[in-house]
Amino acid sequence: MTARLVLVGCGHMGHAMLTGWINAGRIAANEIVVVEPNDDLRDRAATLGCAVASDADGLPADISPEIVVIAVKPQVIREVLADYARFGDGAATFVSIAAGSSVATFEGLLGEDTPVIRCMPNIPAAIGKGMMVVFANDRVSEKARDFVAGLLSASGEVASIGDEKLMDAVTAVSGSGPGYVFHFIEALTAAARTAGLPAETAARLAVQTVYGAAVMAAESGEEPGALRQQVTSYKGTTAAALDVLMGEERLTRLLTEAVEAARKRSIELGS
Ligand SMILES: NC(=O)C1=CN([C@@H]2O[C@H](COP(=O)(O)OP(=O)(O)OC[C@H]3O[C@@H](n4cnc5c(N)ncnc54)[C@H](OP(=O)(O)O)[C@@H]3O)[C@@H](O)[C@H]2O)C=CC1
Ligand SMILES: O=C(O)[C@@H]1CCC=N1
Repeated sequence: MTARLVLVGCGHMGHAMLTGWINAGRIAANEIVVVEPNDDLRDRAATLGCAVASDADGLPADISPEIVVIAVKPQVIREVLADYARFGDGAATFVSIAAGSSVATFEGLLGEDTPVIRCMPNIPAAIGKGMMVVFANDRVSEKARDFVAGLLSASGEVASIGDEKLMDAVTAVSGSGPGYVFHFIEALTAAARTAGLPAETAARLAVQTVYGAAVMAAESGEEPGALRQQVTSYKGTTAAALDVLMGEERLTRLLTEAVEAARKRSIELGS
């Protein structure tokens, strides 16, 4: 089978997306070559049925992929791209999921005729519930765009954005966001323990509450504020707690500060 796609980096996010593509049947495993230096992670990709290599030198000499997905840390992008320059200037479409790294960085290192799709996914992609936001340069063909859109939609929802500068905000909200929600679950679990619940019950109540509320917010068609009001009885328990969270817009201000810190870090990573 001809290799259509090279995945460079198969850590947390690369593997999450890879499994989504294969499980949804959007591409056959034997059409993918995974380049990953870590032995265990490379073996994990091989178990899915992909061809694997530990570095770019291990790729077949005659390989001509349609898509090269870059899923390494932003800190190593420049040195990694040097190894894939032969696929630049239009030979393949590059898809980057790296935080901060701009399309211009790719064009600068691979040639300005290189089709580049910048994508910010998030980790629920591993279970098909991700949020993927894309920005593409005008070199990307309709065929490549459709192929990539098909791959990404296997991992969850896909949205596109017209202003690349907003990718830093996207990264700070949906890219990093699952980390904030996981921490919220940890914090609610800790609070439940303090309130006297046994550890297992505390953890179960926290996860199921976030899960149920998130599904309801996504599927009920009602605004989160309206749903909040349905929970909040007049002078009841929820009102007492929300006075703490919403008084002086405490939680909103905290999240605004957190998102801004992530956005600034995304800009730093890209410079
Ligand atoms: N984790 C997440 O939730 C999200 C991550 N991202 C982005 O995804 C990218 C990857 O992040 P994440 O998966 O968390 O990181 P990981 O460290 O888990 O995965 C990156 C993998 O790339 C490997 N690698 C390093 N150099 C090379 C190379 N030259 N060729 C091939 N593979 C190489 C690393 O190996 P080694 O460790 O041995 O160096 C590592 O296994 C980042 O750019 C990040 O910004 C975007 C959205 C969400
Ligand atoms: O923490 C990070 O930098 C990456 C990008 C978004 C989520 N994880």
